Amino acid sequence: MEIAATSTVTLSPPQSRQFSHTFSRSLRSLPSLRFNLSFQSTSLRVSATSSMSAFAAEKLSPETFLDKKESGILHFVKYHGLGNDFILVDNRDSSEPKVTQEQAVKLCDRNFGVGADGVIFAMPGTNGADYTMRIFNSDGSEPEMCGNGVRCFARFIAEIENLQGKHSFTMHTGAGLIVPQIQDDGQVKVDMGEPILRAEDVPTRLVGNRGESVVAAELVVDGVSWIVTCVSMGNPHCITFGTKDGQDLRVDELKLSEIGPKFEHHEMFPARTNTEFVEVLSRSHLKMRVWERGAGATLACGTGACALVVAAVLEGRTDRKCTVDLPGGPLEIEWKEEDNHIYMTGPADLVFYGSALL
Ligand SMILES: N[C@@H](CCC[C@H](N)C(=O)O)C(=O)O
Repeated sequence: MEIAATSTVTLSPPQSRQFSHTFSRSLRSLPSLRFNLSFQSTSLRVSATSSMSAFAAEKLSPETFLDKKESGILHFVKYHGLGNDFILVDNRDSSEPKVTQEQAVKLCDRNFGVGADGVIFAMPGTNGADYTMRIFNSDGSEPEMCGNGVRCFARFIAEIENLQGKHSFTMHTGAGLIVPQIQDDGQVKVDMGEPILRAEDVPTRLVGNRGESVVAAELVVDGVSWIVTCVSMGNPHCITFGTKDGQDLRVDELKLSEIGPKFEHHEMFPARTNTEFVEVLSRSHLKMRVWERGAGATLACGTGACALVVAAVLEGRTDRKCTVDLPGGPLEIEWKEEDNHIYMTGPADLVFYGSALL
């Protein structure tokens, strides 16, 4: 391993922890994935007196590392939306993702890779949209949609297209057309479209109990009867406020890593599912923890926050406009009666620029 670095980096917690974690990981030799990081992040207030590069290469000098450029180096930018973090790839010149699903798994690994909940590709627009977004989860599977990812995508486009101020564009996703708008304060407001409630389309094998929708229905998981509502935001969500015995959830007490996978792989969900465990704080304030399909426990899930407000309204628990507290911070969600669309507003932040030799 060879390191060429002369730099001064000033960070304040908690970003400093994340930075040093990522940087120290970058120094390790990796069997089939090596990366070089050059940091220039205003959101982290990194000040470098000279450029920094770390070569995590077994026998490569900086020159040979750079020679490898031709054989496949990936430049990326890491973003996060409330701690739900993604590797963003500029894929505007091709409709084929520059990273395979297997490579995405390695890149997302928090010990042997860059570390992320997913890899997102900014691709040429299709169906009349300005851009297309595709995403691979950290397990390599490809979901239809990602709410926090859309906000990160919008900020990434603004960065690489050098857009300033308020901007709106259209994105084609597996969930159809999505419209993010960057606000003057840097937050991103996203028209997430309409929720899908028909059981078969979510998809769930649970039988519709309110028309064709599954609302406050019983689902037995590991011998316990949970009350669930099923909503798709393009991707499937199972939302629960508690068990049949009437006990409301206290999400902080939940053993998420034990129960989460049992929902994800339940036979009632043929495409697996994301699951949101929700506590109602008031008619306009909810608190949730999420177990994501293909990514496990994450700090935030945008589509999940939208889906749980729909579930809360359908179950008569809240009004249509709510603040949702996620482990990584709050999102503002509104399910508008006029157009049946859901609007999500929240932050997206640049973490660092990096390069990976695939
Ligand atoms: N974190 C995302 C959802 C990402 C996709 C999800 N894991 C799935 O497989 O459906 C969000 O913010 O919506």
